[in-house]
Amino acid sequence: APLLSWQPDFSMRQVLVLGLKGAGKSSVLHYISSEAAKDRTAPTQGFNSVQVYADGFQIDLLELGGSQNLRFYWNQYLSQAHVLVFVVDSADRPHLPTARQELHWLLAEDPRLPLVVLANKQDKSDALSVAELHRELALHTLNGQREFFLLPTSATHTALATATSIRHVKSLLVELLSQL
Ligand SMILES: Nc1nc2c(ncn2[C@@H]2O[C@H](COP(=O)(O)OP(=O)(O)OP(=O)(O)O)[C@@H](O)[C@H]2O)c(=O)[nH]1
Ligand SMILES: [Mg+2]
Repeated sequence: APLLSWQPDFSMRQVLVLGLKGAGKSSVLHYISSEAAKDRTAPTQGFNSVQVYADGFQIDLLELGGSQNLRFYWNQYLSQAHVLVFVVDSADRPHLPTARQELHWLLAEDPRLPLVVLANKQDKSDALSVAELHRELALHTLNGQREFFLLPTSATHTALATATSIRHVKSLLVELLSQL
């Protein structure tokens, strides 16, 4: 029999991590994959991927950089994704309309892809609440076919021990992906 060099890996789960530049995608991924301290992240050129293992399967988290020239390519990665994580800087009011526009552009491409919106930077004093972000991002317009979660997060070292900890994000992803 011919040797097959390609085998589908059914134990692999893909999470696509998008959001405007500076929203905190790399920081969130860093804390999901290792709980060690990290003081700085550089803007992502192209993409950044991390792998975590949970409950017998591998989760591959793929971040695409959020600068305008890279956003053009975002939708090409949707078809491989099992979950879309969209990270928002909750304190960056001027860019919320752009974040809303980009998010809804992605959602229009795939009406069923489960969505996890992270209301990040909740540690900032001027951060919008989850309820305010729900409104600003027009999340009430989502259709009922899609599993949807909106979580407050803070991807800082000190926040790791608090209720807004991104640890909850990992548990949620494991739960969502284990249903597949
Ligand atoms: N205060 C605060 N700062 C954060 C938080 N998350 C990220 N940051 C900071 O925000 C800046 C941008 O974070 P990144 O994780 O690089 O953002 P990104 O979304 O990956 O950005 P690009 O790769 O350029 O698209 C960094 O200085 C982070 O330290 C947070 O929850 N709270
Ligand atoms: Mg990044």
